[in-house]
Amino acid sequence: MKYVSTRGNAPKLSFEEAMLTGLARDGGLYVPQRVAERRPDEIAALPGMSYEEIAYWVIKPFVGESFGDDELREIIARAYAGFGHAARAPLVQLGPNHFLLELFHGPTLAFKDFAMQLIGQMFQTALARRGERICIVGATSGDTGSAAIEAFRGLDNVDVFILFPDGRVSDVQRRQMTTPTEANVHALAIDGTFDDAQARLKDMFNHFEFRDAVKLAGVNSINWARVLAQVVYYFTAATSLGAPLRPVSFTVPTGNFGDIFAGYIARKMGLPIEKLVIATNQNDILHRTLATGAYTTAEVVPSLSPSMDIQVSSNFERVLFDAYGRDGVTVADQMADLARGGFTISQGAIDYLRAQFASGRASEEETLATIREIFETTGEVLCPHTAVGVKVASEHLGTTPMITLATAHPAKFPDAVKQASGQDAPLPPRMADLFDRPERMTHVPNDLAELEALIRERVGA
Ligand SMILES: Cc1ncc(COP(=O)(O)O)c(C=O)c1O
Ligand SMILES: N[C@@H](CCOP(=O)(O)O)C(=O)O
Repeated sequence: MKYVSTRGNAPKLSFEEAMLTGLARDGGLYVPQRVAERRPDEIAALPGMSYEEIAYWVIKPFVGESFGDDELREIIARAYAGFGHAARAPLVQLGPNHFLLELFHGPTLAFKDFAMQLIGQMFQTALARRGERICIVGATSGDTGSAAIEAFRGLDNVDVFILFPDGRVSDVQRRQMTTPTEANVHALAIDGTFDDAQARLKDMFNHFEFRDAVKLAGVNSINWARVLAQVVYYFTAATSLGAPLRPVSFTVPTGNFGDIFAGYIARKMGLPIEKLVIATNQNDILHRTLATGAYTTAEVVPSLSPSMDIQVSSNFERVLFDAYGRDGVTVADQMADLARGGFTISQGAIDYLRAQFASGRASEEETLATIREIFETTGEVLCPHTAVGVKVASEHLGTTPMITLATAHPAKFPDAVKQASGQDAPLPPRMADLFDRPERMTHVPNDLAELEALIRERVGA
């Protein structure tokens, strides 16, 4: 299995090479040359298997020779051993034909743990074999950062630098990043928005002298391995509700487009997904793009669901690559236009995207009203991102079971939960002293040269 860049001008890589490389050297994102399709009878055999067995079944065809069979099984077992629910990703019923897929039982209480715990194990195995040391730099709007720190803290062959937008993540999210004491963890509060942090990260990847000097690696969904790990729970959820005999639909609270892109891959592999619904908050660029055919960035407006406060949605490039018939030159042109404020999608490409995705948005008032209503009618306490999903899903309910991804634990956003429902959202006992732990972070301007200088100094490169 080889991986190709969405901009068509970078070397083809193996799974392990693509995982360790992060952003392609032409600025594009790696995708599999071909998606491994599975037959309905193979999918029909999944119910009753453990999460780990299904993970192996989904992931193995994509890794090729990068990990041996037993090695991959051990990696998967270690990745999910620390999750707080035996099912790893349990389904709960919210209403007639509407289900929540709880993705917040991992160590940092957000869906990011599913992928980050797995790639943490994959990186360790690959780096130990190669005898290499790397420098991970990540950009976060709140959840990727803490999940990455949790997966890589204390390792001797990895430094992990996380850029988060100063003042634009919740207090719990910030403390999850700033309270770990390990010397290899570096929390950097950057001026600006998540888009600025992600742009500087991509600038670092595109600055080859720096990239090679520090041995830069990425664990954002830039990294295909992150997306792949997220494909698994689409299979576990759908098959436990009757797939492949009965199709299902998914609604996905969306920002950087990684999670919903994993659903798109699951469908390409053969999972019968009727609707894949993009749910956005007031930063609704993806919803507007599907409606108008123009991807035009606007100012990021802080919301109750801060992890989705994104305008430049990185993985949209991956689906655009398919929408343009895998024409990397056109994708590269459109991405150059994006840097100038936006681009118009061709008629053929937008038709493709509209056939693949539906979309909707939830305002701030609707997010609060959904948290309140769901608490009052079911007793479930939703995080604000999940509430965006539930609100948008409610506009797409039909005879097909709808599964909304519950992407974070409400305890990460206690203020929004309290405001909406009057309820407290306590942290689990293992994190109960989070607000007593000392914080450690460095404030940095939104400036590439300063960021690179700081990272070089800390890693001695
Ligand atoms: C809680 C939560 N929900 C939803 C999202 C959006 O996911 P994605 O960026 O994969 O679209 C994020 C950020 O990734 C998140 O942290
Ligand atoms: N919402 C994310 C943004 C980064 O997304 P990623 O999936 O590309 O890592 C976050 O919480 O940081």
